[in-house]
Amino acid sequence: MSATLASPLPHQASAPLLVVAAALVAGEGSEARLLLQQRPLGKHHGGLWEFPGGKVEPGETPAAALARELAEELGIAVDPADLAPLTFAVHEAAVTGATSGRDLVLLLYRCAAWRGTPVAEEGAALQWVDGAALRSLAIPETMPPLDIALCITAQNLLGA
Ligand SMILES: Nc1nc2c([nH]c(=O)n2[C@H]2C[C@H](O)[C@@H](COP(=O)(O)OP(=O)(O)OP(=O)(O)O)O2)c(=O)[nH]1
Repeated sequence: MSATLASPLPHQASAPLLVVAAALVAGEGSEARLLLQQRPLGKHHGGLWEFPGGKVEPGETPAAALARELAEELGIAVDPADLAPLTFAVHEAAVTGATSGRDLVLLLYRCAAWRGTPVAEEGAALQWVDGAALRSLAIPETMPPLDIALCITAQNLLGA
């Protein structure tokens, strides 16, 4: 006998958009810094500072997608095995009234090993931030909402 189950996601037909991002950490202790990238003007959240990354494409693992995005956006080579899951944030379209109507899950990985020097390959600006700078940027005027949520945990990678 079969039963008809109610959809667990009644407000949307498609699966959540999966986005991956990296907390690239250089240095240790009070010298530790995280890399932030400014989204190009004209894009969604243009001009705001985010953890570098992007969308997972069909057939990719999240870690492989992140390694690809870091190569494309920053010109660095990262072994997916060096990406350690750190935290995640969820944007529920039904709650926030997002225009896309699609939920979004943003996975943050810690990355402390890469080859090459990060350079903004797509014309975006970069900055290395310490804990105080990260705290001051983690506001809606300067950072997209999910990245702000990720900062709560990312902060732990930096000195006080
Ligand atoms: N990082 C981040 N991305 C967000 C948030 N909210 C939200 O809708 N997004 C969207 C913007 C983008 O569509 C997507 C991130 O993927 P991406 O960085 O590859 O986006 P993009 O605009 O460069 O896309 P594309 O040109 O490659 O198609 O997630 C948020 O709070 N933080």
